[in-house]
Amino acid sequence: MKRPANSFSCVLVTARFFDDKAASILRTAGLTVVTGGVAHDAVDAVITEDMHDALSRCSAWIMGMPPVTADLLARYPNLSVMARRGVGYDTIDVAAVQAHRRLLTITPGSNEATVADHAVGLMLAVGRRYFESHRRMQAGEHGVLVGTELSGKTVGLIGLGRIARLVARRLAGFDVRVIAHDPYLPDDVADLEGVQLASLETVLADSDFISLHAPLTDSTRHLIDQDALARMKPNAILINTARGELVDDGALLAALQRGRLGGAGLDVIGSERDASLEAITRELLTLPNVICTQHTGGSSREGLERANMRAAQCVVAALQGQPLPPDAIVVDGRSP
Ligand SMILES: NC(=O)C1=CN([C@@H]2O[C@H](COP(=O)(O)OP(=O)(O)OC[C@H]3O[C@@H](n4cnc5c(N)ncnc54)[C@H](OP(=O)(O)O)[C@@H]3O)[C@@H](O)[C@H]2O)C=CC1
Ligand SMILES: O=C(O)C(=O)CO
Repeated sequence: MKRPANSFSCVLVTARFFDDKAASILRTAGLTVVTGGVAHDAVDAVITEDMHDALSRCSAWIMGMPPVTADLLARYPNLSVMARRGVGYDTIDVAAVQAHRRLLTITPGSNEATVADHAVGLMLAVGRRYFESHRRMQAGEHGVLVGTELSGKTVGLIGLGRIARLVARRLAGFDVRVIAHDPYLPDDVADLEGVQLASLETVLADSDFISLHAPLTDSTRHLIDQDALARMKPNAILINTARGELVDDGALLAALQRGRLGGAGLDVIGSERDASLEAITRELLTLPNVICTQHTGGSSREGLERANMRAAQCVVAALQGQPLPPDAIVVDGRSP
């Protein structure tokens, strides 16, 4: 790791796949870029000596999804700007960011299209049994598998924010009915992309495909539990590109093993951040009607490039005292 010239011109970047174009936005603004510490993006990460050095000196940090706690903020008082390269900020103690008078930004408008593509891709992949068919071909079998088409079905979205609306826009070409549950939508929301709003009960009971697009909060943790799974149609397909913790993986496994669900497409899974769930993940991966991807829903070249640029622009604007896009600010505790 290169040492920064001085604390106030230094930006630590631990977000993986941070590219030269984004780095040059920082350098052009006179900032020194310190890269490294990718391991810190892992949940059980340890702050290495190099990371400690950089966090002590730098005034901004462009990050993937490390845990940011009150202790960490107290330890590194120079760190005034936390720029999350991405949109979900559930690993960050937002109240502590406010209390320690720091700024937290995200990059809305960067990876929504990528995640929406992924969610629709998983609907098709699970519904039409792509991977099972692929594995059978690998085993030299030329039999035919029967899948489910999207056409004529009801797709239920839980959370109707940026990603879900793009999912709805993509589904407009598939001749489906799209319903959504989102208790926090403002009354004056302008464009619902043809989506019919519904209660959670209706979404669970009426949907052939259910796609999760709500953030991880206290009220969404294990939103899809044993009870919710029991309310779904027996052939329903669950898609999760939001956060693994929205689903009780043990209950999901049990429902799938009992044939109580049509299948699942999971880009995110509980064991990503809770090693005690690894055995359940391994069991889920043995099921023919489950497809898992490695939290790659937001990871297209284009999405990452946009997110990197936006994170860099936020840091430059914040350090230069320029205005930031309002939707990029999660919390700004810097001003009284
Ligand atoms: N797989 C991947 O790589 C990626 C995953 N994500 C995940 O997707 C999530 C959604 O992203 P995005 O669409 O951009 O976020 P948005 O904030 O635009 O949309 C989320 C919506 O869900 C609403 N919501 C909050 N709580 C509930 C609830 N209990 N039930 C239903 N809806 C609820 C939110 O309301 P309110 O605004 O009031 O909170 C908001 O309207 C992110 O939080 C992140 O966790 C995001 C990008 C990449
Ligand atoms: O943007 C997000 O929230 C992701 O999960 C991908 O980084």
